[in-house]
Amino acid sequence: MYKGFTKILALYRCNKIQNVYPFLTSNVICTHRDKLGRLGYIFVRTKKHDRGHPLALFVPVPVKPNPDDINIGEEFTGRLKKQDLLKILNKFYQKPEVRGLAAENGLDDQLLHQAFLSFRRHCLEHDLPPDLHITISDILQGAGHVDDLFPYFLRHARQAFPHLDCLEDLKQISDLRTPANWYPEARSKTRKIIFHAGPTNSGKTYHAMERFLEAKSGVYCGPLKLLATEIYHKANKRGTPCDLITGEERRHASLYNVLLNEQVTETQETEPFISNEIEMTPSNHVACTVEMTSLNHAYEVAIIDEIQMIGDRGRGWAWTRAILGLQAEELHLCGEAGSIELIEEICNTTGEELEVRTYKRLTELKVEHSALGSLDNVKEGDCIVCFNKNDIYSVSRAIEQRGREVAVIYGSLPPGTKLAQANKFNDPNSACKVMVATDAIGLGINLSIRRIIFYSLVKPVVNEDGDKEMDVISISQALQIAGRAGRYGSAWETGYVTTYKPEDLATLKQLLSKPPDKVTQAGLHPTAEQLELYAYHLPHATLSSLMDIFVHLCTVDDSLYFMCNTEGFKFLAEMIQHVQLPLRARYVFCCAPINNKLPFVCATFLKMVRQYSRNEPLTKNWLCNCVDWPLPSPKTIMDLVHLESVFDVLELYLWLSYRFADMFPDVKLVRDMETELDAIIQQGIFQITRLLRNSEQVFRDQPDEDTNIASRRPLRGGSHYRHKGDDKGKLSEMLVARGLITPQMLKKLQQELTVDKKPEPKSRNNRNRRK
Ligand SMILES: Nc1ncnc2c1ncn2[C@@H]1O[C@H](COP(=O)(O)OP(=O)(O)OP(=O)(O)O)[C@@H](O)[C@H]1O
Ligand SMILES: [Mg+2]
Repeated sequence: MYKGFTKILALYRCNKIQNVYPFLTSNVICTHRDKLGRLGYIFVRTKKHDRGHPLALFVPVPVKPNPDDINIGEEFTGRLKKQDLLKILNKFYQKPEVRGLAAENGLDDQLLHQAFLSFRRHCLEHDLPPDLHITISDILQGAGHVDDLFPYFLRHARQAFPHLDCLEDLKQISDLRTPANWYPEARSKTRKIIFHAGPTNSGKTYHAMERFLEAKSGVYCGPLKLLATEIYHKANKRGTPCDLITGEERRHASLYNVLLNEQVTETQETEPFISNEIEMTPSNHVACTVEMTSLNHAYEVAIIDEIQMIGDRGRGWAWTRAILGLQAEELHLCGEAGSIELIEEICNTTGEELEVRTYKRLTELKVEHSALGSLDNVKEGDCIVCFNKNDIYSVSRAIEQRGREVAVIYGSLPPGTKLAQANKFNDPNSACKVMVATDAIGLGINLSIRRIIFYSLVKPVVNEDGDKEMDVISISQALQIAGRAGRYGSAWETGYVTTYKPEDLATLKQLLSKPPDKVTQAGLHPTAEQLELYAYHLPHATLSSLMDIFVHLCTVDDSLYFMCNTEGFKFLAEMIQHVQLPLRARYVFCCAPINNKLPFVCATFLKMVRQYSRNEPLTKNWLCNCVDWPLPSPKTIMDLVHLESVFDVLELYLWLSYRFADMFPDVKLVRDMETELDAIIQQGIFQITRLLRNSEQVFRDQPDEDTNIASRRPLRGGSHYRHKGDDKGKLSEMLVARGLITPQMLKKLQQELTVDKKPEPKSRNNRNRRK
């Protein structure tokens, strides 16, 4: 051993490459990585079964041989026989001391095994570094001990698993045990926290609102845009100027008042951005969606509505962030009593007291003794709740066939359309007395509904692994939706609830007879800063992998918190991984609220990211080109679905414009496009029956087509191309209808075919071919 060391020292002194002997420096191996730039991280996406073992996330990085190592060791100590080498390496691996030392250095059995295989392969396949060569020679000659291999092995292991150098740092960054400490401004205040607990329709939001309205400043945070819009209208009507902030929209109270003075209708009030001359002075009161809550402003009163959503697997983090971080003198939480205990415990961690005020339902809610059975039995004030769009379409069509006008609300409709439909239904003078809706109306919203009819009781839910499965709705969901019937102050003094199918009624009765599920944990989500620190330590990891590793290494106090589902984030991260972007921008893009089931939206999102990465501004012209603007009125349901996707794209543009203002310059113009499209969609919804009729006609023409309207791929460019009558054959029509080719592709194909048919002068053809 001593002999070997002197030789190495001699080499070191005679100025051979210092990196070959990193163990001679005080900073052992970690500098090695940077100077040679050899290390990279390769991470695979976790499979669900890997989640129990975080380190299964790490796969070894191939360690390249150092070109300077060639034959140097051999020159000093002679050639090593492979057999001897193998014997020594295997002996090394079998020593229990090695296992112990490895564990001390962060290598569990699984990593140790992988690292050893990599080390052995490296030793057998490449020229050994001189220091290792000499050490092995020493061991073979009895001048060294097999344990002496450990520093070399560890050096290799750290190259193969670079996280070993920074595991402690990573764990520290993702230590999420005390999220209350992330918000020092809020912690510097002692906030008065009031929990308004009670069943639906008991005046929880109303009482919190009263306090909000009389305060000098306030913020309302709600789960839905529609609900934030309701509060925005209520506050402004009551004379408290209030702005509206959702992910895509900043609507100022000054605009509301201007529009009010111009005596416009409430429907038109949803389009205030047409006027952009007015000076935008932020009001002291704001209504926003909870994700948009600003933690930088101090308010006298803050309301966090539907606080039980803190336990939502996807969005719960936004409620946690709001409750821990809002700078308010008074914090009003409204929601189900099932989350009181959790909130109490969270308040213990912030050292604040919780006052609980309980409320009783203001009107009676009766479960009917029989199911609806048939749509013939639909009455004035009924709202049929469906959990998928196909049911929405078929139910609304069937009701209109019975001569009743229907209002339709579902999640992907533009806000203006939703509001117009809600107003049409609420208006006592309107002929529309029946509503068909999804659970987009389920939380907090006040509509003039007499009876809720559950068309079905199963809905797709995201389970803990992030997979979607069909399940019976939760007690809380059943109570929330049923609670829309017989709202206090509406035309109906008593609310009723039933199911469409007789066989569902018993289940519904059971669901409604129980108290809402207890919420025991609050959601958390990594912040941009935390992921940035991760990226600093693991510079070659993809953002999706960083998120995976973060989720697996993080420490969460699971008596209070859980890590929210990150599948949506990772989906986008993987989609844009190949596009060059700074990490912060990449993170923001991955937070975009996108329905990843919509291929058109995803494809346009990717185009936006590419354009951004090229540093080319995303102008209105560019966007119009992407979405084939202008768009005609829908003729079929597929057209409508496509228009909704285009609306999502415009929303996405606006959402991004608030994060990357320089690159998305045409906010006002895109807003105008949105307003125009909202009106087109609104018209489509008003004529939904006609669209359904037309769609059925298309289906009849394509008998082998899937009859599920909503599951059909939305057609880019819409079906209007099919109605032009310029398509020659049925095959082309069918290909477009099935979304296999776009109308643009078809047009090009037709042009190409026409060109091919035309006999061209020989010389020109040749010229073309040369090109
Ligand atoms: N004391 C009151 N005076 C006048 N109107 C009231 C009063 N309390 C409640 N309301 C009205 O009753 C309706 C239901 O009240 P609110 O929305 O506050 O119920 P909630 O308990 O928050 O219901 P949910 O759980 O569904 O959100 C609202 O239209 C509200 O304005
Ligand atoms: Mg409420």
